[in-house]
Amino acid sequence: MLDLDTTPSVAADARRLVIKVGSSLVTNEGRGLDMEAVTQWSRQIAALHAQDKQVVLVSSGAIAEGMARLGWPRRPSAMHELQAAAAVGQMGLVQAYEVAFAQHGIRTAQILLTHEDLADRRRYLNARTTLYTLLRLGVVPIVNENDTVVTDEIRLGDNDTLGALVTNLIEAETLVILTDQRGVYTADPRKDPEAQLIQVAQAGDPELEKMAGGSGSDIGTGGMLTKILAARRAANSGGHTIIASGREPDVLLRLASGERIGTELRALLPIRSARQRWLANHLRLRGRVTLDQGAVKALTQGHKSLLAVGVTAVEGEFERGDVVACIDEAGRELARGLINYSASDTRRILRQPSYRIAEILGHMTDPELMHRDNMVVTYAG
Ligand SMILES: Nc1ncnc2c1ncn2[C@@H]1O[C@H](COP(=O)(O)OP(=O)(O)O)[C@@H](O)[C@H]1O
Ligand SMILES: N[C@@H](CCC(=O)OP(=O)(O)O)C(=O)O
Repeated sequence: MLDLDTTPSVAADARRLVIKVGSSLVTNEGRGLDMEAVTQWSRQIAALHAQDKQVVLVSSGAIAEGMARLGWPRRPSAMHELQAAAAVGQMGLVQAYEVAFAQHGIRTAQILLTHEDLADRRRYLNARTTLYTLLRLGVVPIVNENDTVVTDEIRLGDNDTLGALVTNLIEAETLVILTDQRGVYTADPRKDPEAQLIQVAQAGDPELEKMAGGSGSDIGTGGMLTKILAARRAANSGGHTIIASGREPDVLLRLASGERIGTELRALLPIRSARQRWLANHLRLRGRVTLDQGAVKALTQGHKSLLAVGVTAVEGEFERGDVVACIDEAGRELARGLINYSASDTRRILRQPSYRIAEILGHMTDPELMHRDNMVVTYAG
C-alpha cells in the first residue's frame, strides 16, 4: 500500500472525468429520487464544465426508482420484473437530470449501453464516437446499463464495471465513484465499527479485494468489491479511481481543486493506446491458444507478433477477428488480441512455419497468427 503523501487529488489534473453515482444515493435509500442530491451534483458538474473539464455521468437508480414508482416494497428476483422496474425508473432518472442541468443551461443525453455494445469493436467505436461528439457539443451524457434488453448471461450487472468501461472508452483520466460510504474501509463499516478508511492505495492491490464486502443495503448491487474491481479495470488503461461519499458537500468541486477526499486508487501503468485499451478490457474471449517457450519469450520480451509455429494447442471456437487469449503451458494468460485465423484453420496450421500456411489452407491472409499491433500483453512476468 502506498504511503499517504502530500500530492493533490488525482482528479485535479483530469480534463475528462467519469462520475458514477450509486442507487442508494440517487434514490434516497430507495425512497424515491433525491432531487436535492441530483441538483447538487448537477451544479458541481456545471462548474467543472466552466473549468473546461468534460464529464460523463454514469447513474444507477433505475430499478430502485422504478420500484418506488410502482409501489413495490421489496426488490423482485424475477429478471422481467427488474427489467420492468428499470424501464419505469429510467424515465424518472433522465427527467431529473435534464431538469437539474437545464438550470445551468446544460443539455443532457441518455446513453443506454449493454455488454455487447462494448464487446463488439464496431459498436464500441460507434459508442465512443457518439460520446466524443456529445462532449464536444458541451452535453453531459447520462449513462446506464440498458437493463430492459439484457439477459442474465450478458448483463454487466453493476454500474461500477460500466463506469470503468466508459472510463476506458473515452480515455478519461479519472473515474469518481460516489457512494453511501466515505470510501473504502479496511472492512465493511456497516458490520465492523473498528474499520478504518483507506486514503490511498494502488488500484489492483489484491489486499483491497480481501477488505471489500458486498452491498450492505437492499438498494445497491455490487458493494465495495465491484468498485475495487472497477478501479483495477480503469487502471488497466491508465485511469485513476476515487471512491468517495456522494453526500460530502461540494465533493466534486473539492476533488477537482486538488483536495483529497475518500479513497484514491491510483493507476501506475501509463495510458495505453485506444486499441490496446479495448483489447485489455474485452470481456468476452472466444478462445485460447497455448504457446511454446519460444513464443512466450517472443511475445513477453521481444514484443513480437505471434506465429503459428509457436502454438501447441487451440481451445474454443473462434473466427478471424475474434479476441483470443495467449496462454503459456501452465495456463497463465500472457496476452490477448485479435486472431487472424479461425479456430479450425489455427488447428491445421499450429506448429507450422508461416510459409506453409498457403499450402495447408489453400490461402494465406496474414503471415502472423496475431499481429503485435492487435495484441496487448497482460502479464509482465
Ligand atoms: N470495505 C468496505 N468499505 C466500505 N464499504 C463496504 C466495504 N465492504 C462492503 N461495503 C459496503 O458497500 C456498500 C456500497 O456499495 P453499494 O451498496 O453497492 O452502493 P452503490 O449503490 O453506491 O453502488 C456500503 O454501503 C457498505 O455497506
Ligand atoms: N442499472 C441499474 C444499476 C445497477 C447498479 O449497479 O446499482 P449500484 O450498485 O447502485 O450502482 C439501475 O439503474 O438500477
